[in-house]
Amino acid sequence: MDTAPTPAAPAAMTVHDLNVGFGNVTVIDGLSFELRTGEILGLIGPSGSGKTVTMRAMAGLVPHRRGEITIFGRPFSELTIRERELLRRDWGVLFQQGALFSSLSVLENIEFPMREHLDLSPKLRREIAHVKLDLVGLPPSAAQTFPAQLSGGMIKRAALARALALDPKILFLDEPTAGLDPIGAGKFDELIVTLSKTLGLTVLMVTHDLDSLEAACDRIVALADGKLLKAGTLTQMRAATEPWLRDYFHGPRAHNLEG
Ligand SMILES: Nc1ncnc2c1ncn2[C@@H]1O[C@H](COP(=O)(O)OP(=O)(O)OP(=O)(O)O)[C@@H](O)[C@H]1O
Repeated sequence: MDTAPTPAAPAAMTVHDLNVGFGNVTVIDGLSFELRTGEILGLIGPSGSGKTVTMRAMAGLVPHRRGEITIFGRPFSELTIRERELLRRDWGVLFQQGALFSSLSVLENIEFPMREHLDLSPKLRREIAHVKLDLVGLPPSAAQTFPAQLSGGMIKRAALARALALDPKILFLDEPTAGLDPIGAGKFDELIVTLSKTLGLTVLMVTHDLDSLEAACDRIVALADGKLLKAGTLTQMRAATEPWLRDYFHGPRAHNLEG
């Protein structure tokens, strides 16, 4: 989209000198960037460069060894356990395969975070879940179906409805259009943009999808080997001279963006 919010948009989250590893393997090392309030930020990079790990660290799902992550100006490290629990309601995560519970209906899946975090009557919980179902463009008839009965696109929407269950301020999306046909992917991008605008959501989207970058993302952060390669608008990234970015944005699969 290349209509980045003004540079003055305050950071919803910042990542500073981040280091994440598993055992004796370091995946992220010295990574810094910011996620600005209200923007849709695309996180790109080669396979294995650490995009998902970065997203999971920002969502508090994997610990970091060094560096600092802040949310709305507050460092994670200074939060009490209770504050961290409360803050977890401020973000929703859409995992790569949707990660819906297969034994629960779509409606029960959407209700699940509310059960965990909120003290609501079953009736109210169900009503809110129906609203979320509608919000992501699923018909009421989808409520009582089970994940195995849904198409890939419907699973993504149901998982998105669950990610929105607690009215988060920040949405983490891990390859949201992977596995969707181009029309379904385009519609999903549109949905993300609409939701971001209407609900004032800040979005971090891990993606390999060039069309999503153009259709949905205000800015892009590129990783390489667990470090920041470059951050900027689509125009800036397309003009970049780093070999991986040149191949990515001007290779044979980039025809839709050329011209
Ligand atoms: N829980 C874990 N334990 C050990 N290694 C892990 C773990 N999670 C991720 N890794 C490793 O971290 C590296 C980065 O993985 P990550 O999934 O973040 O890459 P990615 O950039 O998202 O890749 P892709 O585009 O293929 O999804 C990989 O080498 C992966 O094997």
